[in-house]
Amino acid sequence: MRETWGMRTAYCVESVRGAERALMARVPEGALMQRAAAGLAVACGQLLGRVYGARVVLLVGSGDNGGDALYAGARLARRGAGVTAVLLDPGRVHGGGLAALRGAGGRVVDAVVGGEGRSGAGAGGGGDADSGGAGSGSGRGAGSGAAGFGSGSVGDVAEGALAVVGRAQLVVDGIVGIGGTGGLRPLAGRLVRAAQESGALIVSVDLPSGVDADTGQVRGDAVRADATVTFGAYKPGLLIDPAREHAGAVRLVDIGLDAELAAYDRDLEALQYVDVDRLLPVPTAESDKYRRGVVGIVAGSARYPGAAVLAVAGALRGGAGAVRYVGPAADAVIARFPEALVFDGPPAKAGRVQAWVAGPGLGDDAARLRDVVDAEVPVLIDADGLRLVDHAAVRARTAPTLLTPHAGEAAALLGVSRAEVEAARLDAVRELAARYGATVLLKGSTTLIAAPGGGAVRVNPTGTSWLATAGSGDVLSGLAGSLLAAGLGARDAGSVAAFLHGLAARLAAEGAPVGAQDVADAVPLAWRDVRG
Ligand SMILES: NC(=O)C1=CN([C@@H]2O[C@H](COP(=O)(O)OP(=O)(O)OC[C@H]3O[C@@H](n4cnc5c(N)ncnc54)[C@H](OP(=O)(O)O)[C@@H]3O)[C@@H](O)[C@H]2O)[C@@H](O)CC1
Ligand SMILES: [K+]
Repeated sequence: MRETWGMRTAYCVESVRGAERALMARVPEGALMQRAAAGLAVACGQLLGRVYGARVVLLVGSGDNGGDALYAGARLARRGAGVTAVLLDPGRVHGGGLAALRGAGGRVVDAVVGGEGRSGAGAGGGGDADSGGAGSGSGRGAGSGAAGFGSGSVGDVAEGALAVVGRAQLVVDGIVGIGGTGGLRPLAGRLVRAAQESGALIVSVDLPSGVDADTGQVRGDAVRADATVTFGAYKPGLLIDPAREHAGAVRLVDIGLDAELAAYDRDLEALQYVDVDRLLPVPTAESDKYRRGVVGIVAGSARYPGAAVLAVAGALRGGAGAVRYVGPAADAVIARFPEALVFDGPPAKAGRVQAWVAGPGLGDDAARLRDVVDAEVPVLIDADGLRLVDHAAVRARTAPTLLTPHAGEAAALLGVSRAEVEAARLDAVRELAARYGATVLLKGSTTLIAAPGGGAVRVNPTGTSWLATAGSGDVLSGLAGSLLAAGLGARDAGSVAAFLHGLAARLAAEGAPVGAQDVADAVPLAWRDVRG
């Protein structure tokens, strides 16, 4: 299915570069960079409100990312902004961009000591800089800036550069884009810290410098932007934490890459309202409760009866026609939800279901879990179920399986630390799906859903920190199980459930803390919001 659903998609750097090469062959040289710079300048103007007289500083690295910043800076300078480019690597700056900025009256300073004099701009005066030619590095001691940047020595950051950054209203981060590896290097780090401390608005070009475009990992210092203007396509790092948090508000500028990108596999996709609307199961005139699906819930224990109640609460809002609870917390479930069917025996004897959910608050009831894993209907396994489950039995299943670990549970399944999972969520969810032959929903600040056969990983756009509340995962598993029973595939059931769950939490919270029960109660509100 192509982009027809308003689905937000992200492509890895290799695909973006491939599409870019194909497009470049068809358009005049430099056209793509001009499109990028034009979109960037518009976004900067909107953030500033008033461009004329605004103090704008460009942090310019050695590649085309810096080129984008310079051309956008030239556009802002022509609209009356006072624009100063701080060159991190004066010997390797984008020549055309630098010439354009100078031609528009922009100023230039070098980021390292010794560069200020050469650039002739200093930090103070309003005059144009003229250091004698774009990217020539003329008359400099063997490009000490480049050496300083590349080698990681920072002792000699120019005070003038720090001073202009300190006085900026808007800092444009053109340090590095999709050509980057690792965190910010020390010189860039110093300047970015100064920008961060100055209180200026920070706009990142294409990506916040220092984050990993393909994985969302942040391996050192990275820019924290108020906004990121990205070109041609979202990159996975813009949608996945921890990198996503660095990006601020993300704006996509169309540079005409879509037709070329169609030849590439998407790496990520984020369902939007319209996508979820089309996936929600709706009863038809012929639907009775059995046709709408029965979801079985194996959850709760003497110690954790509440998990059963919350999973059932989620399941009742997920579109299944009936919820069958199997376990020792039947009294608690019935007291809260008289409409639930209850049974305190083995799941295999509980009657027909179209999907099972097993695990929330289950304690050590491995026998019931085994029954569920052996069933030939879709099965969702969560919480204690993930701890108890026989891995080989999961891999041997032929009906769809949906595993819903949080980072800690994912770490245990993978045999790595929780911190490793949190730092590299995309790798972790893909690896789990491949290893267990199951669809995996990795919960967290950016919930990800990966299918076992590979393909685009789904990222949930509605997540909210209000969901970090005890029992909210139980509600999610009931909700997703209910959608499975209603006939959705595992990837769709997981992504629709995550979408509704996050939206429900936002609607329930409205800025105040909420409990898991409130989230479950707000699922119908979320459902109506999507439908409306
Ligand atoms: N694709 C498209 O369609 C379009 C792309 N466009 C733009 O081009 C950008 C890509 O440009 P690019 O290829 O020149 O790479 P870019 O990101 O500027 O990095 C260059 C240099 O940075 C360095 N470096 C590496 N890591 C670093 C670090 N951690 N910290 C500091 N420096 C680091 C490294 O140099 P090194 O010192 O390692 O030799 C590397 O050579 C893209 O993001 C977008 O903005 C648009 O104009 C139009 C359409
Ligand atoms: K950048």
